[in-house]
Amino acid sequence: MSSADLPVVPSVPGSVVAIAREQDREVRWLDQAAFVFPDDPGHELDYFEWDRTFGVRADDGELVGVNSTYSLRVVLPTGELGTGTVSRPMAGLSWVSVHPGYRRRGVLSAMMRHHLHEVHARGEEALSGLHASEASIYPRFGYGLATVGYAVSLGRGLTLRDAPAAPDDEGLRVRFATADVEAHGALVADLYTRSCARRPGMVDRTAALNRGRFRQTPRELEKEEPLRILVADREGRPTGYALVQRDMKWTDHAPDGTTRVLELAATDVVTERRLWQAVADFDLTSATIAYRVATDHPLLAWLPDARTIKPTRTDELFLRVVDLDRALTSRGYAIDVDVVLAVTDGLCPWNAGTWRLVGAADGATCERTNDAPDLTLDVRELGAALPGGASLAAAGAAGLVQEHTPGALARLSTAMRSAIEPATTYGF
Ligand SMILES: CC(=O)SCCNC(=O)CCNC(=O)[C@H](O)C(C)(C)COP(=O)(O)OP(=O)(O)OC[C@H]1O[C@@H](n2cnc3c(N)ncnc32)[C@H](O)[C@@H]1OP(=O)(O)O
Repeated sequence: MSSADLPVVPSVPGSVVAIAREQDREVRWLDQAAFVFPDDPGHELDYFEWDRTFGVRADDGELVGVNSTYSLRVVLPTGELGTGTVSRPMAGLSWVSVHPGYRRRGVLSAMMRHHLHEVHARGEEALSGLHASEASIYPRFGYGLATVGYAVSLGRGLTLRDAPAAPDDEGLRVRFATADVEAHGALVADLYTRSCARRPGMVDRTAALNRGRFRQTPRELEKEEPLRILVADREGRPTGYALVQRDMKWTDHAPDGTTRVLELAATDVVTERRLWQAVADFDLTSATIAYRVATDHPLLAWLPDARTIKPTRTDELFLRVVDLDRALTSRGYAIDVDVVLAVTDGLCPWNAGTWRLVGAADGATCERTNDAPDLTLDVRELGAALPGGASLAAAGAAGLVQEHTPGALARLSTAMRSAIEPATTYGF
């Protein structure tokens, strides 16, 4: 039986089917109905991978559920003491929508089971990742919260603490332009990918999604500023960029605009510092807001009083181990570890059971074993810990990991940690 033929749970009013590009109007209608937003004919789904788009059709043929998967990459820690990074394939689940008239009848559950079996059958990605609209939806399907971020609000103009290892660079120029996919698409794709390598948890995107970053429909352009870009370069060699949009308003006859930082990527810390100073210093603005800022981002260390930017914690990447052995061997470990794990997995039975993980800085092996387990835990905890932020020791302190061999939990927890906190600055 192929994964596409998997039976759906009995209560579901229909079955999981492939969705073709020609059915995009139905997909859009369903998405608008589920996510509550108006139709915008200019918004084309040209970044969809239609061979990875599935839905549930009710017995009368109506499309009552849809989801689409992107072929993404996620950055994981590796190397001695968790100081390196490695980029691995990740199935990025998105556009999950269920018809409001068919809620809570198992449509999502059927689609999730299909998605996980499909990714397993393809064998290309050992991981599935997503951003959740509501944080309580996906843990039941084995997803763990792997990265968190801060939403921040900066005042006009930044006074930053001196950073001897990130001095001002007179040779670094920052230029302002209207962002244009023809002029800047390749530059953004290249710099974004290079910036991803600087931090675990980062998600790299397809060429189509990179182009989508520049998309503004005619209807959107009637209401908002065209997307602008700041490009930093040294002697013509680009080292970073920021995509921004400003909203202008006047309060009591005084300018009171806001700059939104949609994406800021840099290949070195000097460029990063200069770009943050630039985005926070547009004329006629009084605030700059940014989302998905790493919880140990340099900004927090540079600002004399980080309290002023009102960091608000947001959940970002939920990660699901689809193939346990390939997932755990796709990264290196900060310290040597040799541990037997008893893993529970309600949806992917090929993961459940007892595994011996032997990890070192440059790689790992993970094989089935009959040895007695050192730790018992759910697959969800492993997904959360994989990019090196969520601490397994903390999960243990919360009663989510059972330790049978004293010291095994602390050792694995330390081995999985990254030297810096993971973050996911791109939402998909
Ligand atoms: C990756 C992404 O795209 S995130 C976007 C998700 N989509 C949205 O938020 C759009 C609006 N909402 C919807 O389309 C739907 O309500 C969905 C997709 C959230 C849920 O679809 P449904 O078909 O109703 O879910 P289903 O019936 O399979 O429910 C499975 C379980 O999840 C629970 N659940 C479903 N939605 C939610 C929710 N929003 N919050 C908490 N629990 C939920 C159900 O109660 C059920 O629990 P049970 O097994 O204990 O009974």
